[in-house]
Amino acid sequence: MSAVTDETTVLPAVPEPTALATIEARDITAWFGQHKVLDRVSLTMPAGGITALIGPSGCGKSTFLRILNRMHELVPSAALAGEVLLDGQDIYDPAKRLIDARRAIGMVFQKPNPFPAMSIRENVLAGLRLTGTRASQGVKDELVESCLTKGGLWNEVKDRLDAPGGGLSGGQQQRLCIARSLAIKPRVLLMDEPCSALDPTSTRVIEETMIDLAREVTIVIVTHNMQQAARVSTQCAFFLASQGTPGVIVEHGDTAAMFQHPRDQRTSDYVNGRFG
Ligand SMILES: Nc1ncnc2c1ncn2[C@@H]1O[C@H](COP(=O)(O)OP(=O)(O)OP(=O)(O)O)[C@@H](O)[C@H]1O
Repeated sequence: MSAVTDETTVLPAVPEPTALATIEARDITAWFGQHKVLDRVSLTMPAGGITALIGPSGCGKSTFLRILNRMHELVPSAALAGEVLLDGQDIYDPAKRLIDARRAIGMVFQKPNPFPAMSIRENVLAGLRLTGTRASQGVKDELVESCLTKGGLWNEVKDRLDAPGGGLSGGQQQRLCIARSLAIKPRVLLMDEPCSALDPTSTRVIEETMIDLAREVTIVIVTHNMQQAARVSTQCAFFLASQGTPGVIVEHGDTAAMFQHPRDQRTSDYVNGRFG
């Protein structure tokens, strides 16, 4: 049964299964002021896959990721050309609401950013309030458990859901952030170097979580860690911005093929650690 409220969005007790979504960037060019940082970048990130964006610092990976859920436009000097299609629908269509794009396409950042004074439970549910979603207590309880389970954190926190999120370890905080993202049922989860602030054990737990999550949400991850890209991703895109030129994708495709038989010498040099 659904909670009856005066809000437009009401969360049902039994979540409907959402179909996996493909996200496609077409001819994306991006600027900060006069500085063009991406030039006609196109990439299809298939439903149910984990796409890793790799490449040296400054080549536009994070900018590209932020374009995928309309965060680029938060920077006052930022401009953009091209299209981002979520299952064929342009998320930049002026008729579409920004909140719908952010809701469908969640983001986990490099540094875990739970609300430190809020409880673990409140952290998971925080996105509901932001998106105007109301739910009964029973639905919220189910949601907290299912999101923390999917985030790989339930067993560690189930007995202290009312403890502050800021009291968790860094790796646990990042998994709490993943659980928080999942609570609004995104169709795509963007992850910007989600393990770079974490130790190897926490990194491994998050990688396992990502692989499990890919069954229900399409994942795009920026990573500098080539072993991580090789371990978790199904496809890779190698970005490069050579000598002041805007970032482009040099090569993309199946991860195993990119690592074992790269077509471009620059990809080979990068994935084998010869630069970057
Ligand atoms: N808010 C901003 N204002 C101005 N320029 C920016 C801004 N954010 C990024 N840039 C510039 O855009 C270019 C691409 O940066 P971006 O952070 O997307 O690269 P990246 O490949 O993700 O780098 P890294 O791997 O170091 O995170 C860089 O030249 C950077 O200086």
